[in-house]
Amino acid sequence: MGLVVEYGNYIAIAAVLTILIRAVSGPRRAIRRNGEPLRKPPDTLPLVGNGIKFLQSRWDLLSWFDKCQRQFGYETVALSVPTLPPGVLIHSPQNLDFVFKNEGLFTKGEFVKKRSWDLFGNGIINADGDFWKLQRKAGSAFLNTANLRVLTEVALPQYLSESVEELKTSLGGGAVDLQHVLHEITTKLMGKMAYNMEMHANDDFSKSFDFASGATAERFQNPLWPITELFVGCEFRRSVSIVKEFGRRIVARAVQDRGEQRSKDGTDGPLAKDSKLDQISGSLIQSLLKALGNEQHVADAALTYLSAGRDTTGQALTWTFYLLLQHPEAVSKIRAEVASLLLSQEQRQDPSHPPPPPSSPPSPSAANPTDADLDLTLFTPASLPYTTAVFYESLRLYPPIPFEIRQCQAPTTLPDGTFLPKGAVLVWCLWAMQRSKLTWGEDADDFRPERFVVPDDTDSSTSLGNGEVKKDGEEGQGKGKVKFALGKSSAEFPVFYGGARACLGRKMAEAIAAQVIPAVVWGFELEKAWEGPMEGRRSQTSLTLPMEGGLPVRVRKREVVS
Ligand code: HEM
Repeated sequence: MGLVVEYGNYIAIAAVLTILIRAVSGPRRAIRRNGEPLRKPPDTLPLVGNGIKFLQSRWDLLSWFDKCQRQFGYETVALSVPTLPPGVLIHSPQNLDFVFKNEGLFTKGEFVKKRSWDLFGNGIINADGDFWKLQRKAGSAFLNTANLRVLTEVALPQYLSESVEELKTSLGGGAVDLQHVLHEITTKLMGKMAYNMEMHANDDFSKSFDFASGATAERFQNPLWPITELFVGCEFRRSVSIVKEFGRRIVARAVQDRGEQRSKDGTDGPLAKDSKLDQISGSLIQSLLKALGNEQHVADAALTYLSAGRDTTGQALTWTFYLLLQHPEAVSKIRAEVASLLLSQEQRQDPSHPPPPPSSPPSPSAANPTDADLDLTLFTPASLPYTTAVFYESLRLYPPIPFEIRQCQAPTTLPDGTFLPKGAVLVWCLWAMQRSKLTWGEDADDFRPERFVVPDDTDSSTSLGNGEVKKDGEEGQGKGKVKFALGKSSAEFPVFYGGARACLGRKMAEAIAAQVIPAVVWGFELEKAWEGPMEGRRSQTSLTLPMEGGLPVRVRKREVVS
């Protein structure tokens, strides 16, 4: 992208193309609010509009979106990029709610599909209408309660323990890329559960997918991508072909599994296998095969699910640990919450063990981090509300899908009175909206997980956290049981999208976070292992939010608290 920016002649070409396209397409009904043109964002230029902004790195683009949000509040502003349909940048939850409730009106449209077609084809992210419904149904079957139980009770503890063992081998040694470790967990999980394939974060497919994702994301910022790719698209085309080949292998494997099953008992049901995990392995691809039939469509769908589930979750956890490196007080609270949970578990197993007085610290035995047989299945979003709040606060500040684009399928008027002609492009930036002081208050820029917990008056035995909560404006003064409370609508906090197309994997992501965060925080001390300031990490251009250069940390064994 940096190279592209230097090519001023692109801008000239873009300007000429704009004029030509306008001349060819004739007058259009303009975007208006109450008859007036919309205000323009900062740094809008004549002719090229916001085109140059979009040519910057995506990290800089996110900052620019944030600047717009700070300047305009909830106001909708005009976006213009040469060669592209007219557009708006929306900020208000009311407008976004309207979009979520009218998903047939605001679709990905040609604008998005054209750019992501090579990578995702007919996959769920690109699909509309009946084809989308079929894929969604197959995905819902895969993410059902029974499969999620196998995830939390069998698959995740197994893969997480493997990664914890790997971290132990690096104790006291050189830097470890924590992003890679986390990516490995989500890759193995999705590979096995969804496709019955053994997959790893550093295999050829994964690397090619990362590259193709970055190049696809650049298409959304560079209006001249079809020309640029003629010259520099070789690596992209090579990556896409590796990805597609892998998609075909996933499908071939699924067809083979199905054949084996049929010859065994004449059904398409799950193979009779020993472990719970084996029984559900490949259930996504089998559901897709049944629902879609066409093997190319199944391959597209499978690859899209992989990106949706694996990358988002691995990256969300990476940013969570990045924030925890900066907030040792949150680390202490997570440990206290885990200690409290383990202690209560001890008491449940041995009722003769007297409960400690309410304000006393957790017992040494429960707080012993060397405990090798830590039961990871105890760690759930319900049993660890503060930890879950930490995850959500990280998702707020670092949303794995940082902005969204939709295209208007018919002329319409948004709740704030903005008129949009057919074909208009609608953009919202989660990165910016989730930092809005209007929605989140004056401390919107601060990392404060406490915003997602409230006192738990129900005295439920499953809600055992003892994180400190704000009571009557006294931060950290009140101690007691808390429960997780999102407290925001999907339009205010759109990290998992909203309406009919809301994320299908939210529960899966929460369940993974509720085990991975405490397992790492409980057993290890992490410290930054990169040059430069603590706050210096940024994201590379991608469809999601990978950390550029990974998250290098040094790992030490956690000291025993007594
Ligand atoms: C922290 C983790 C995650 C975040 C932040 C997240 C966020 C999102 C967002 C914003 C969308 C809308 C994307 C769009 O259409 O442009 C989405 C859709 C989707 N997500 Fe997630 N997701 C996460 C994890 C997962 C997981 C673990 C899965 C499971 C495989 C999953 C499956 C899906 C699917 C299938 C869709 C498409 C839904 C549809 O179009 O009907 N996601 N997700």
